[in-house]
Amino acid sequence: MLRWLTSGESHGKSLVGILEGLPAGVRLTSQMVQDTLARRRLGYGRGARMKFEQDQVTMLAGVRHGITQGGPLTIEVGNTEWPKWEKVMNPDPVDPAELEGLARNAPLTRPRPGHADYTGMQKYGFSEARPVLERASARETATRVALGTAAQAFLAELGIRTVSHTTVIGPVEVPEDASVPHADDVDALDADPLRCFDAATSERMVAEVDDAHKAGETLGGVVEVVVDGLPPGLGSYVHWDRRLDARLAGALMGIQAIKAVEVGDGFRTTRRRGTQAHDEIERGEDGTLRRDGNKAGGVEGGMSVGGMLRVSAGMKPIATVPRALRTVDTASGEETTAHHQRSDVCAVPAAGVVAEAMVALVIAQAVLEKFGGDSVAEVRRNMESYLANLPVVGENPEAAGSAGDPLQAPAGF
Ligand SMILES: Cc1cc2nc3c(=O)[nH]c(=O)nc-3n(C[C@H](O)[C@H](O)[C@H](O)COP(=O)(O)O)c2cc1C
Ligand SMILES: C=C(O[C@@H]1CC(C(=O)O)=C[C@@H](OP(=O)(O)O)[C@H]1O)C(=O)O
Repeated sequence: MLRWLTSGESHGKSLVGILEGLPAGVRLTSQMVQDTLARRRLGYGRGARMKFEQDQVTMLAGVRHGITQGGPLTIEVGNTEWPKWEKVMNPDPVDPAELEGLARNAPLTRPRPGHADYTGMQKYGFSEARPVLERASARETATRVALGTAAQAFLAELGIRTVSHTTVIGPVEVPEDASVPHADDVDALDADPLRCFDAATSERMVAEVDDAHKAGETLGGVVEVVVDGLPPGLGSYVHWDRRLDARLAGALMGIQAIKAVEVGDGFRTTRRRGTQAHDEIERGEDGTLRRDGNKAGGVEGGMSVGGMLRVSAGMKPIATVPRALRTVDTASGEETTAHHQRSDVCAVPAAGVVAEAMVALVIAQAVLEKFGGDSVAEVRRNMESYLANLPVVGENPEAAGSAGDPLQAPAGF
């Protein structure tokens, strides 16, 4: 079972991620993790913090000479800004005199609507929001991206590749018939200011971010994650918590500010009639069965159909709005506006990189469940054997309708 945990605060010394259950033999280096983390900092509309703060990657365990060893992978993402926060965020008690007058230590008693501040204070019994926002902050997603790099490297060994792109920023969206990018397009996507695959739409998105920035506003949007090279049958229809779509939705909803998840054409499909809603099954030239489209997003009955998977995540506008929202000061009880120092205007492109990581982790988990194996070679062997023994269409038509022998590979479709 592949499982993962993250730890750390937004302005803490470092964040740590642990990935347990990754097979031995995955090629993974600190540079690969550093490169993916750099991708998470990209994107038009991110705040100043993304420029002056750096992620310092240290692989603490689980990898030797660039190859995973099968033990828990532990990655530390150090924060170069730590010296400025060392007193405010020190794990050990600090002499109150040293904290006196420090602006960074001022109690945050004007909770932001749309952020975790106020409910977090109620829930954990804090008199101000600092301890809440330190852990609620999406800075934590750096660890998910670090662990996701390992999951992506594992999947790449099996020919499964993941990429994400931005499809909506505020009211601007890519046309319905725009082409869908694949993993080979990642450099072009990362070079685009919004990580949008459609150049004309990207220009309109940039203008929208500029406009929002000028107006003291923030923006949300939608990212789509595309996975290529999947075998059929990851996940299962037999139980709700084994459904691949449910697991992907949970993982994507677990990203800060994600408020909607769509598998394939999702909501668009709900408005179609049945004959227009599904991917029909047809026989390819080589005799294998294939779908005539990908409206379902590559998941049916909670299982990967095989080939491409598409899943989208919708992000709400950033809660720390420069034109601050109404709130109540929890110290004085007076009506006021929410605290705001700086913030991203739009972090949708970064959320795409995080979504890619979460999807890769879930898919890697499903691959290991289906095929097992302690080394990449063993997982690959198991997967190849499964693929080579898939029932052959039309080879034994009289078997159709029979329950079959569960201990034998079924002979017919
Ligand atoms: C990549 C990324 C960057 C974010 N940057 C900010 C930000 O600068 N300011 C902010 O208020 N929220 C930001 N958020 C969203 C908050 O973390 C999130 O709204 C908050 O934790 C409350 O959780 P919820 O929106 O899921 O309810 C960001 C989210 C992501 C994924
Ligand atoms: C630090 C990151 O994102 C932060 C996520 C975040 C939030 O509230 O989620 C708020 C901002 O931080 P601050 O309020 O300190 O300016 C973002 O910069 C990061 O992604 O590495």
